[in-house]
Parts: sequence; structure tokens; C-alpha cells
Amino acid sequence: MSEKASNPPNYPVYPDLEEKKPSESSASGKKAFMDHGPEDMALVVKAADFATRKHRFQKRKDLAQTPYINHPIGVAFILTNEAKVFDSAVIAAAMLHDTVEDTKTTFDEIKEHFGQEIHDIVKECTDDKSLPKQTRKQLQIEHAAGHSHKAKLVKLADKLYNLRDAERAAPVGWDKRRVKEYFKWSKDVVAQMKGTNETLEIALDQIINKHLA
Ligand SMILES: Nc1nc2c(ncn2[C@@H]2O[C@H](COP(=O)(O)OP(=O)(O)O)[C@@H](OP(=O)(O)OP(=O)(O)O)[C@H]2O)c(=O)[nH]1
Repeated sequence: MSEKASNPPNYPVYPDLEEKKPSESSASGKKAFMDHGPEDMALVVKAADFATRKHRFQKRKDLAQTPYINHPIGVAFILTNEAKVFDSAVIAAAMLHDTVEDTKTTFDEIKEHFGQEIHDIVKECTDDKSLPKQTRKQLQIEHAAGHSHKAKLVKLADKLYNLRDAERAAPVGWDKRRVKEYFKWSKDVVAQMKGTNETLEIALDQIINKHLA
């Protein structure tokens, strides 16, 4: 049976989100979108295209081996559709945030194709994978408060996506204790970025409290 045929008629694509048709969008929402020019749209699509090429052979760690690109696109989705962040540099950086950390992409490439500002945001969101894991995780807690506002937005949306993923379909080999550890560590990172974006922080608090209660 095709995927389309197996879906019930009103299957919600985003179960926890109020479903709105474009024609129902608020006047202020329309204005926020129209304030941006074609260059913003082109930049975001260019970043999506770049990230898709770079992550093309990668899978997520879940049993279904979901294509990795679902993650950066999902982070950009959370920022735009949930947190109502429409800054094209932030959205492009969200698309690109794992390219240097997880593929052979260099910071110079990011700078060449996307400019200094997006380069800087991506750099702030990139862990040094040559460091031992415990050190990397500790550094995320220590560095979080000092990040720029734009990098904090990407980092918060990244954590929210990964926590939802850990809840939905944890990486293969993660038992309940490992999932809980990831929630505890994420709580410590997120705590350093309070006051960045209310919507993201409420959603993070809710999912973290649910798992650490
Ligand atoms: N929950 C979840 N995470 C997955 C999955 N597939 C890949 N990941 C990635 O794995 C990382 C979390 O796994 P860990 O074992 O804690 O960290 P590590 O891969 O960096 O060593 C996250 O990377 P990260 O981008 O560096 O994020 P973060 O560790 O900074 O939060 C996340 O994006 C999946 O199916 N579910």
C-alpha cells in the first residue's frame, strides 16, 4: 500500500501544531513575511540546497535510518513555524548548522557561499569533534551563555528537535538511562540561554520536565 493510501483522510502532519491554511494567516504574519525580499527567500533555499548536498549520504541514528537532512530542515521549521523567527540569516544558519560538524564542509566554504554573519552563527553552533565527547558536552554548557542571540536561537531549536526525536524514536542502542542523561545534559545547556525566545523555552521546559519528573 502506498504511504498516501495508508494515511487516514485527515492525518495531521504536525500533530501538536494548530493547522492553519495560508489564507487564514494573520495580517501581522503576512506583513512579517512580506517584509522580506526575494533575496531572503533565495538565501534560505540556497542553504537548504547546500545542506541537502552535503548531508546526502548521512542518516539519523534512529531505527528507520531517517535521512539526516530531516534534522536541519526540522530545526528551520521549528524556528519559522513555531517560534516565528523570520531572520533569513538565522534560518539559513539553521539549515547549515551541522554541515561543518558532521560532513567535510569547511568554515571557509560557508563564508564563501553565505558570508561572514552566517559563517559566525554556524561556527558558534559547531562542536569540535576532535575533542573527547565528555569535554565537548561540558563545553556546550560552558559556552552557551556567551553565544550571540542568533546562535542561541539555532541552538535552542536544535535541542528541541533532538529531544523530540529522542522521545519519538531514540537512537539505536540508547536505553532509558541514556535518553534521560541526554535530557539532563540538554537541560543544563538550555538553562544557560534563558531569555532568548519564549516559545522555544516553554516548549523545551515542557518536554524536559515531562522526562525528568
Ligand atoms: N535524538 C537524536 N539525535 C540524533 C539522531 N541521529 C543523530 N543524532 C544526533 O546525535 C547527537 C546526540 O548524540 P550524542 O551521542 O549525545 O552526541 P554525539 O553524536 O555528538 O557524540 C545530536 O547531535 P548534535 O547536533 O551535535 O546535537 P547536540 O548533541 O549538540 O544536542 C543529534 O543531532 C537521532 O535519531 N535522534
